[in-house]
Amino acid sequence: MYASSTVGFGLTRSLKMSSTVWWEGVEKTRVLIAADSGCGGNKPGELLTLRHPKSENGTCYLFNNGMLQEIQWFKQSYGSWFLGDYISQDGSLYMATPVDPVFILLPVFDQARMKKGDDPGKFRQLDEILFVEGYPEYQHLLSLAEKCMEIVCQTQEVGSMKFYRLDNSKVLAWLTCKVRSLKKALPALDKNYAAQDEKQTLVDAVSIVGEYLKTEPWLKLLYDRLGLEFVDPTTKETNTETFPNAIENKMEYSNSLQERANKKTGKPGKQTKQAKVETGSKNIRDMFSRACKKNLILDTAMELESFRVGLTPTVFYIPGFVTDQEQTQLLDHIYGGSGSKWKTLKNRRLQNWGGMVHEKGLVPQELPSWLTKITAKIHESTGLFPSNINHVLINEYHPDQGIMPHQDGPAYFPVVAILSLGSPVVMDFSPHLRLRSSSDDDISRECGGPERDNQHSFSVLMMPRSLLIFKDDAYSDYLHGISDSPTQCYKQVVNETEALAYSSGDSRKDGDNKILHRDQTRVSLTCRLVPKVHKNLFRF
Ligand SMILES: O=C(O)CCC(=O)C(=O)O
Ligand SMILES: [Fe+2]
Repeated sequence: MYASSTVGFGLTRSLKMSSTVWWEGVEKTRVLIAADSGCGGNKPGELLTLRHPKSENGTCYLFNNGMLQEIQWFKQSYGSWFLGDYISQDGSLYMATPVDPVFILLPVFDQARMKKGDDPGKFRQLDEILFVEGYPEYQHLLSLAEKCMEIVCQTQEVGSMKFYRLDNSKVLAWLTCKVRSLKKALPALDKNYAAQDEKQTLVDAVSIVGEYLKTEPWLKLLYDRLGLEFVDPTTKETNTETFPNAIENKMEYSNSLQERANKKTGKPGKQTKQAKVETGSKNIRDMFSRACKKNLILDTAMELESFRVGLTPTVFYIPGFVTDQEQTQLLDHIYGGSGSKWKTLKNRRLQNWGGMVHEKGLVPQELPSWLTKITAKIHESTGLFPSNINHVLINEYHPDQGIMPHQDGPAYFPVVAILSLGSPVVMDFSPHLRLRSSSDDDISRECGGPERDNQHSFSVLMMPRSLLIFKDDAYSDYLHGISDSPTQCYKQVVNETEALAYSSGDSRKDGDNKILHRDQTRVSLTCRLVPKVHKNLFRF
């Protein structure tokens, strides 16, 4: 019972929904605009009633070809639809937009682990987790949950059975990535965001993500993680000056379809004024207006805080630090010259920019503008360097090349920022010899030997376009290196969630086995500051 017609953009389908699924007591045709999922023919998918992740109210979602979509509701005061030779009295417009299923499944997984206090809770099987009383349609999401929940869960396999348990630190890392990518996207979506300062955009991004999160524990933990002061948005009035309200706009809207709530409370299933009052996610305009309140505090240091990874307190990993376009431009410059800049070493090629580094300081050479553009961005956005970065080493590694475990020299200020381009790679950190027990005087590790102090060693997965920063303890007390193997295991890396959440489409990762296949060249830019500069060396 579906009629379809195309209007303006995407694919419009008018859905005839039976009373049991949609609106009690009435059979109505409604118009829904949904992305054409490509391979589903004219099948519009299923409408599932699931609990809204924030309000917990029964909310209608469209599940189509493995994609979960939330539904926005727009209603003009007067209007109907002409659909072929049929008139639909209800002039509402429903619009389905993809929603990350992790948001929707988060409360279900949270509840299923039956966590008490500090106890991390129980590992459970998926079908058990997705058994939610009163909401049988969660079972439709079995295969989807299997695909996406590993990002926020610990998993255990016993024979052919797989068990899942939500992991708070993974959830927070994933949420931080969501906030970061939204913060990046907002200025391109709306010129108001482009005009405001970065801190405010971050606050706005958290607020929007917060529309899909329960305040306790997730939203509060997220604010905490980002170093923001939590302010309950529901206690503040909506800023209706920035964005016109529903009446001014002659449009009413909601994305929370309340048939379940109405059924439960015995309210008539009609589009009464009350039924339009949403309880779930707010419409996008409302979200934005609420997000615009300027009552949260942030500074660069606190922002950087949210990128901390692992237990060593001085390692930061920022995914997507440069865009695809910036990556291409940088590679064009690196490979664009005559080629004479490259110095071939035993296990890699190297370009040295900024001058010669000696034990006593730098004999400087001006950095080209394409490099100062990126070093200035690192300097300004991290706030970790006391003055401009003045030295950059560019390393090129083929898949079977690496760099031996080493410590960076004493001439540098003890902060390193490494921008990765091209192939992903795993960097290993192991404690410096002097930190290990006195009987342990094996120096093989300095020469790339296989021995590893597993208790304190850690690794970082460096995805293309990411920035890795390490400083202080991680700079002075650890050796860092990259093995020369074309396959690397990333099981033990401290930033798996951050790295993978940002690049889920990367084909070179071998999902379950956690093996990285390095099948491309990697280029890195090691950006540092040499504080002592011999300015007058060549002046007479
Ligand atoms: O290529 C990398 O990621 C590391 C380079 C490095 O450690 C160095 O240049 O000192
Ligand atoms: Fe290094």
